Amino acid sequence: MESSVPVASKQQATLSVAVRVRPLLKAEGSPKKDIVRVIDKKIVVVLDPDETKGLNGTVFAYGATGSGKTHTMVGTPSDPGLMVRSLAEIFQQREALAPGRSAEDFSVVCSYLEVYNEVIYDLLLKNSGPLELREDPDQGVCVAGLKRIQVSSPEEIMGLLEEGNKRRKTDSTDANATSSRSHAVLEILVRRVPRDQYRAQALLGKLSLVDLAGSERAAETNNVGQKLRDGANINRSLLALANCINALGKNAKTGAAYVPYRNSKLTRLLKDGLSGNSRTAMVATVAAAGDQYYNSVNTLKYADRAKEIKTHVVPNLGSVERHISDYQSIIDTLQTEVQSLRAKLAPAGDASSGPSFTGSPGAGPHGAAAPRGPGAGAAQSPADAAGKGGAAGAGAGGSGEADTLSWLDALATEINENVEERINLQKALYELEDINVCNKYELQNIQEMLDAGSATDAERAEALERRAALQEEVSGNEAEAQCYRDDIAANEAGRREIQGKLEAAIDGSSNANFLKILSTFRIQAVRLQELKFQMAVRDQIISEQREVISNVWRILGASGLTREEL
Ligand SMILES: Nc1ncnc2c1ncn2[C@@H]1O[C@H](COP(=O)(O)OP(=O)(O)OP(=O)(O)O)[C@@H](O)[C@H]1O
Repeated sequence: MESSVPVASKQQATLSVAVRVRPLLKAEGSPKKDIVRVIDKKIVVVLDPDETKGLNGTVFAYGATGSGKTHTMVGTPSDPGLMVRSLAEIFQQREALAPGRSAEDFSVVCSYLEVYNEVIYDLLLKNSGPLELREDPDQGVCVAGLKRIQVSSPEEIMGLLEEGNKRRKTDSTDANATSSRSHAVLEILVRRVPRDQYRAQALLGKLSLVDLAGSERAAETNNVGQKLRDGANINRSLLALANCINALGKNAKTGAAYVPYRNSKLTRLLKDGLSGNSRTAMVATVAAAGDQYYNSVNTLKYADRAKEIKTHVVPNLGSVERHISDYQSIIDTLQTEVQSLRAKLAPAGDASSGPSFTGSPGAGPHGAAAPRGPGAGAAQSPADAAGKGGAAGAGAGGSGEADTLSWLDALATEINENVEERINLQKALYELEDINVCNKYELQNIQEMLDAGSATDAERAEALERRAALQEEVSGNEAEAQCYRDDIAANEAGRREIQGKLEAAIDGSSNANFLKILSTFRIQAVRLQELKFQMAVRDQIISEQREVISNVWRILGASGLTREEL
């Protein structure tokens, strides 16, 4: 039917759409959780209430001895500090976000450590020995063997803190009657599994609360002996922290300073909090007393520099996790297929209903147990055991299907062992290479100092001694690194062999599809693990390259050439 309105006179009009956001009502719970934001009166953003956690946070108190750091971070039972208040807030949020959820779905776990004279001790243990600091591709910097306690109330943590603080090294100095001689770090890990999500997508939040030891000038404290040595160590790690703050402050402005995290345990522990994936706050404490003039001004100067530092906060459920959840869903689908195939194979007595292999899993051609481990000792495939290709269709029936499954299980174990071994070898290699990058950087600095010719005889002698020790360490590390490289090559050869056996078994089988599905399932699971590792290594390499590049710029910059000439 023709329109009665001439086409030329038709007008197009878009629908006007308005959004009105109703504010929260009283009945909508306390604390209220407003998840809708209106930006520039144009954009409406609805925040996902399940993705508001999963970040890292660091709070550290920085200031001279006696200025109030412990008071701020730890406090007293009648006037609790940030450590207890933060936990109280976490438990309050837990009730608001996930009322009535089990500890498995929402857990709060704490650890409490101290760094004293460059050694880490567990404050939650009665007689803690020294603990080792490690860099884990998944978790970042972590302390091996540190006790972690699941807590369910702020009162519980106050008890733990009191207990831990009694173990903490304190002493009376002229500047403070109970001066902390160690740096204390309370780490709170919050893990939440969002509803209706894969468990792999748990949100992980980490809050590190740090009570630093007080910086002091020897002249002010009148310390001698052990106290003086403690003071020197405290000052050394605080100096390392101050140097990192300086370099990071410069980096934010010019992007060209080397950040010496490795110079102390404290800075290695705080690395993420200072520049990595963390929302960070520094509480600068200053005393009002007139004789603290120098200290107060100094603290405020560092606070001013720290303002420039930029961190890069991303939720701990990042892109790696997204990839991982994709793999997780592939694995889940494959698992369902595997289960339905297993169910079809269940009446194993019927020789005509399933794959027909002879030979038993893990047994050699003559029935002897095959040696374990990747490479020559790889699980004997059912096809191999009967002579390649001869197995297919030549069923002895009965246990054939079970043999196939057991053989695949044995092979899967070998693949996992092989991957795990390679990951460990590569981790060890990266660590050694990383240490040597730092050693070489230090050697370069020593050489520059020696070449400058301005050092005193004593300084020169000390530098020469350090240079010799570093050179020895560098060549020892290089030899060890070569051993790791050889082991990695052997591991890769073993992996190729396992892969070859798997492919040969699939080719020689009348049930190629069944085997393919099973092996794909195994391989996807292994890829998931490898992907995690590769992403962690990539991040590590990027950050190391950044350090190297900024070093190069610094050294070239010192040559006096302009940026264009460089
Ligand atoms: N804001 C404050 N209000 C009242 N008293 C405070 C405050 N801050 C600190 N104090 C008191 O000052 C004294 C020194 O404080 P605190 O022990 O916290 O200092 P600190 O910076 O941790 O020292 P150190 O580095 O030597 O361990 C304590 O007696 C503490 O109770």
